[in-house]
Amino acid sequence: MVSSKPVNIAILGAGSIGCYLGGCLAANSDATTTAISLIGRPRLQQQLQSHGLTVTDWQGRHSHIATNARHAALLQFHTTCEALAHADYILVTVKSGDTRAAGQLISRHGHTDAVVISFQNGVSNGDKLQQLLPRHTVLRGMVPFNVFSQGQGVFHCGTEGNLALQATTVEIGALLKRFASAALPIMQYDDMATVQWGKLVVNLNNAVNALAGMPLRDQLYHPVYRRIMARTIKEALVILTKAGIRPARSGKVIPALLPYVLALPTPLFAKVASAMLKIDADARSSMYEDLQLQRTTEVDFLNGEIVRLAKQHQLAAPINSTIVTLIKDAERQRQGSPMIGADSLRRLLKL
Ligand SMILES: NC(=O)C1=CN([C@@H]2O[C@H](COP(=O)(O)OP(=O)(O)OC[C@H]3O[C@@H](n4cnc5c(N)ncnc54)[C@H](OP(=O)(O)O)[C@@H]3O)[C@@H](O)[C@H]2O)C=CC1
Ligand SMILES: CC(C)(CO)C(=O)C(=O)O
Repeated sequence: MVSSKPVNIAILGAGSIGCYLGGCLAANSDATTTAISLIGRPRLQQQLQSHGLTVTDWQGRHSHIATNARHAALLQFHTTCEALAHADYILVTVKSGDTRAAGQLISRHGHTDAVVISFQNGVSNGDKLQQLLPRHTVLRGMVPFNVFSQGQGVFHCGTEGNLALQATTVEIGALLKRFASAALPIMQYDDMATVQWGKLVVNLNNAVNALAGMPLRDQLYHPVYRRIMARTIKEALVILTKAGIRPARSGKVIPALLPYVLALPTPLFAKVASAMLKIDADARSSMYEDLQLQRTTEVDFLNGEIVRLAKQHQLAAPINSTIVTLIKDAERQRQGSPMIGADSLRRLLKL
């Protein structure tokens, strides 16, 4: 990489996470050092052309990047993938169901020197990308925080946490520096798989939140939804233990303790939770957003992963399995969140 040339970062899948990361990087860089290509759909392109890109967070971050000709060298939005050819780093931020297509596009357009980073939920996307891209360095990443698209080009990060990335001997200093300058520090982990399993355990609640159809904080402070979340996670932890997988903490949330924390009475839970995780009043899970936008969710890659692992080990996962079925029903109905009340959901899950 020639140091006088701007570092070229392509973000494949410009949605909530992609636009947020791209916006934070662009707001803290300039065109002499950095070129960012957001690759996404015409719907988002139109939004950004009309309103620019605004990134905000729970700590008061508020940056606006105009997407006009003056900023074109720093940040561009593309609806096709030719820009991948110039990328030094390709951040993959599509939903898990689109990973195969994303890998094929990188294979067709991307340079093999480009370092590919999966910033996706689930535990299988990195492997899938590496299989499709045998000549590339593919690194597994993890995004701990929630980003919600608020419309008019505004992307809001509503919870805390540091990005995680598989440790590597490949030179990625230029990328780490830009993320650090954008107040998005990246922690590197030798055993990224256990970090991803830890995040998957937390993400088991995405489906509960999408079925409930309410902000994450309201759902967490509701004792019955919290009990449902605790039982869903507990079932998964038993299966992970039998499979020899120890989900790691990445930040203040310790996966193995979650069922106990969630089982606390609400006033005590509120105290522990506020020390553990800062969360905005209006943050919602990405799966809720998928149902609202009538898209296929990632349930197969989250709760479905637990069901698959249970089968492999001749175990049962009735709670996670029913959750998968309920989400698939909601996907088919295409009417957004089914907004299942806490007691009804408890009965449906036979809890
Ligand atoms: N949102 C969140 O708070 C968090 C999300 N994550 C994870 O990050 C990943 C991304 O999630 P999120 O940002 O919410 O997802 P989004 O759906 O908001 O963004 C992905 C975007 O990529 C587009 N896309 C898909 N394939 C292509 C392609 N081939 N070319 C161009 N654009 C494409 C999608 O379009 P289309 O509309 O057609 O699908 C969509 O607009 C997921 O794995 C998610 O689980 C992790 C932590 C938090
Ligand atoms: C909400 C959060 C941060 C954790 O469940 C998430 O990962 C998502 O919405 O996909």
